[in-house]
Amino acid sequence: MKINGNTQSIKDRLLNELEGLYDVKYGPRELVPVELAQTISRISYEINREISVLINRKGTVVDISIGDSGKATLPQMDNRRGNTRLSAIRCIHTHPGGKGLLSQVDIKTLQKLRLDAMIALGILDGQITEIYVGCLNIEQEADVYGPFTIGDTRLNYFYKIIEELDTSARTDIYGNEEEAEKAVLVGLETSNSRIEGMSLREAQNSLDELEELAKTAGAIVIDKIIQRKQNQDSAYYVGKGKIEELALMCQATDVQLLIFDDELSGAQIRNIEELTGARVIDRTTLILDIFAQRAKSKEGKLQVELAQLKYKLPRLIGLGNELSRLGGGIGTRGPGEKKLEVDRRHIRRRISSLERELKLLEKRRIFMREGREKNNTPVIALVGYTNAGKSTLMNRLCGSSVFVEDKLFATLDPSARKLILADGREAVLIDTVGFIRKLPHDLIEAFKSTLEEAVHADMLLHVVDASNENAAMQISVVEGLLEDLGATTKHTILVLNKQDIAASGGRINSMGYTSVCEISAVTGYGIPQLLEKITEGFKERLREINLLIPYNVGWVIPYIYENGKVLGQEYQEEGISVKAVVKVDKISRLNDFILV
Ligand SMILES: Nc1nc2c(ncn2[C@@H]2O[C@H](COP(=O)(O)OP(=O)(O)OP(=O)(O)O)[C@@H](O)[C@H]2O)c(=O)[nH]1
Ligand SMILES: [Mg+2]
Repeated sequence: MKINGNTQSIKDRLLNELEGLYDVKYGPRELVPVELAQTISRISYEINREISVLINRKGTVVDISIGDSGKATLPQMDNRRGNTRLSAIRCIHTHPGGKGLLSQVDIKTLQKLRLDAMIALGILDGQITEIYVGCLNIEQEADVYGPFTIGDTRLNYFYKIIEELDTSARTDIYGNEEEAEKAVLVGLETSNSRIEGMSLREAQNSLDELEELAKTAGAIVIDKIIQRKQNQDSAYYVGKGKIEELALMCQATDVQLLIFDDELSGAQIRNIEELTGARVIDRTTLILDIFAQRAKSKEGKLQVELAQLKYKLPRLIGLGNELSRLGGGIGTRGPGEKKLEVDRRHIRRRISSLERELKLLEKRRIFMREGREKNNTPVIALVGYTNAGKSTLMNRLCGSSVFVEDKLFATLDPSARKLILADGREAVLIDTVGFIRKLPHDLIEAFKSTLEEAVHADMLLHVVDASNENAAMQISVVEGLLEDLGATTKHTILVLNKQDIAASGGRINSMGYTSVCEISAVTGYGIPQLLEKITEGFKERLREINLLIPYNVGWVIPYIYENGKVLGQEYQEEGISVKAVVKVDKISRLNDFILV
């Protein structure tokens, strides 16, 4: 490694000292490593020239140059990151004149190299007097923050801004081109359950599921930790001591991602990140991220983006409290506040434009649904916990190819397929997004219009992974969500799937279901019986009709009682006017008397 730029007449001793900086590894979240800053400031003062150091996000120095920041060269410009994303490298450089404000050259370099940040150290007599930090904003302009003094902890919040900008250039946190991230999962067992041991099991199950989610998102889970605590800690979620323990663990195992099992507040995220130096995300962010990776249709993508923004907005404000104090002073609006305002306004604008677009798409869907209703095509919706096998069953029943994968949330978009019933009639089968415990509220809202397909269906197939030991819990989560959607009174068949790998002996309580059917969507076991039950179910389906029955036709009223119910009757001149509900397949005999 060598020192670039004009090194003429600089003593070897100083050059060697500078070269030594290449060998040190700095904390990934430490925007301005104190020792490094002091070293280059002292040498810069001694040689009376500017020194620029480039550091990557892993905390490794990648270039040291003598001369103004414009001389700094990115060693091998990393094109894999694409030209919309940041270079993942920041520049720290000295201003021997004593002023820390960024120069035009500094700002140009920031933009040209798309640096994470351009940091200027004002130096007087070899001491750092002030520090300014420039970061790009969404409009690709430089926002300048400061002045700071060396060691100011606020400097370590900048990676938030940097990350924010970087993620806005790509949709998922994990980026396919990057290696899988190592993560530690953290859960909490609050003692609100009276049954000893019960709450711990629950916390463990929930954490196991979080692990599945993390894997689905592409992370490698190094460890899972559960803390037992009376209540959630408002500042750190778990106890502060636990977080300190985690900080050590992160350092020892080089883990840079902590995933928490519940929704965290903006303040909690900030506190934990500050203490551990790792990036912190919560269950909701993780789920939203997976949804973002998987959404396929335009509507699905818009719905996920909307949910992400809505979740992000209040947490951005949490961070803003810290930032708006930056650069305070009489008559100055902190630049941090300004950037935050820009971001917030940008997000709000995007939210309303997304909402408008979604409204249009929803109208179109309602229109299509009305068409189906008019044709009297029966609609069957597949619902169930994620990974239950809904898409596989749809493929099996319709011979279509819906996206199937052994990952959570393979389906986000309701896809509709034609299904031929056992009696030859046609029906429409609709696949839906999988349900999950602690489904983020914003997501339920976002997907409500999609899930409403289930509410409008004539029949539900509640698919269950009978091989899963948590099947009973999964059933009740789905039932709870269906209740929220107002779809509990539907004719529902409980479909116990994966019989090929399920342990024998039923543990599943099927009370309250019209019918139950054991199948294997993979082997085809039980499928004819399921089709039969579906067809049966439709025969049982009732429809409301109005009739006018002449007085001389005697068989109609008893026939109605046999196949349905009379809701009301009125004696008129031409006959009896009857309002009734009758089984759909028994209606045709009554055609002569039906009023339209
Ligand atoms: N052994 C076995 N595996 C099955 C069966 N049905 C589905 N699977 C597997 O379970 C996994 C999930 O299946 P999907 O059909 O994608 O599940 P889903 O309910 O649509 O999941 P989401 O779309 O995520 O809600 C896949 O790996 C399937 O191959 C079955 O009857 N037996
Ligand atoms: Mg699916």
